[in-house]
Amino acid sequence: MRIDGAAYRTIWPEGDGVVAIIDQTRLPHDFAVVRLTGLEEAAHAIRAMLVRGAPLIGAAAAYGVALALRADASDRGLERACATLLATRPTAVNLRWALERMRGLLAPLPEAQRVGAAEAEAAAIADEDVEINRAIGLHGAALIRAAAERKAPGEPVNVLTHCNAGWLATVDWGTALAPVYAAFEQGIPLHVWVDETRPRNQGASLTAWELKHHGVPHTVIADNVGGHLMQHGKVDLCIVGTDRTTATGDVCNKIGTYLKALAAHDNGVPFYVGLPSPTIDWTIADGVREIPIEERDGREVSELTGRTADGRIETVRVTPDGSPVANYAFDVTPARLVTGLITERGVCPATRDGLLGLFPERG
Ligand SMILES: CSC[C@H]1O[C@H](OP(=O)(O)O)[C@H](O)[C@@H]1O
Repeated sequence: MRIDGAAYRTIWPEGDGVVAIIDQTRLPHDFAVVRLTGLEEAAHAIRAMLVRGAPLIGAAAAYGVALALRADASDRGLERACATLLATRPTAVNLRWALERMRGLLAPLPEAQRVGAAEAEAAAIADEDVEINRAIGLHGAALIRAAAERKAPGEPVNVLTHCNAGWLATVDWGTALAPVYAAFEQGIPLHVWVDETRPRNQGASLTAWELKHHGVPHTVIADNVGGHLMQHGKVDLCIVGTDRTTATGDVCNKIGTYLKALAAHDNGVPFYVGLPSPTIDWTIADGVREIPIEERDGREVSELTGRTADGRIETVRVTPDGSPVANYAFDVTPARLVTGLITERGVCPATRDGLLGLFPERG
């Protein structure tokens, strides 16, 4: 996507064992590029959420393997790289998918061929992500267009989204926001309600930043406002991302997504999920019971970081000293609350048959 007129992806190779990323922990106040040169730096970037979002985590892990093999292309080096990167975050299935794809390609190769093959495969994963998301955008834009046709001419379609499933969560285009960008480019009047998404504020810090730079009308709201807006007819559809969707259509996404889905269901608001196929976990059926939910450092809840009036970046504590804090990073929305899954192959019901109809090779 474009930042001040310049085209960017979230991650890109610079050659000679350097991979560049946008440091998302510095947004929205500072735009900083960090250069990764080895396994530990790549693992830290994922673990500390300099890069985040299921598809981007997968791409970053793939590039992390390539960087690791420059230092040690042995079987042991490959296994250590995959184990180190897999351990960074437990929920987004793209991480496991990307590492299994890299290991499957590289393990049979002679050591001398592994670095070049790894760099090429990581680039292929990144390029594929862009095309998958572009397709999700076009399929999802049709849903926004249909919503527009049910409204008075020129009246904007109000889309509610949670967390950041925009181009910053992927290599480019995004998943939940790809339909928004595609519809916006098609001239469909729209507006986005942006859930701030406590505690990491990916909505307030990242989604709002993306939409502002792209010129998409939007309003940042507290996480608890969405139900009220739906009760008053101010939300035409919800589109969210996912970190892992089961073979039966249960959707794991940022904490709070389930509560939005409940409000949408109660108010008859369509609830869609932008779902690239690498985010489907075909091995599980019951998301609530089988998807590992990441628990992160409680300081993400007890502290807030922002810019002071005189431009300094400060962190302050918002809970009493000594109060225990729980920080569950994801929840699971049962398929029964999901109107449809927007994949790169089209939109389908959140059911096993719906997914197999688009991905028959998985039957
Ligand atoms: C397109 S995946 C976006 C997905 O990832 C986010 O989680 P995190 O920022 O912790 O990596 C969130 O669940 C988004 O919906």
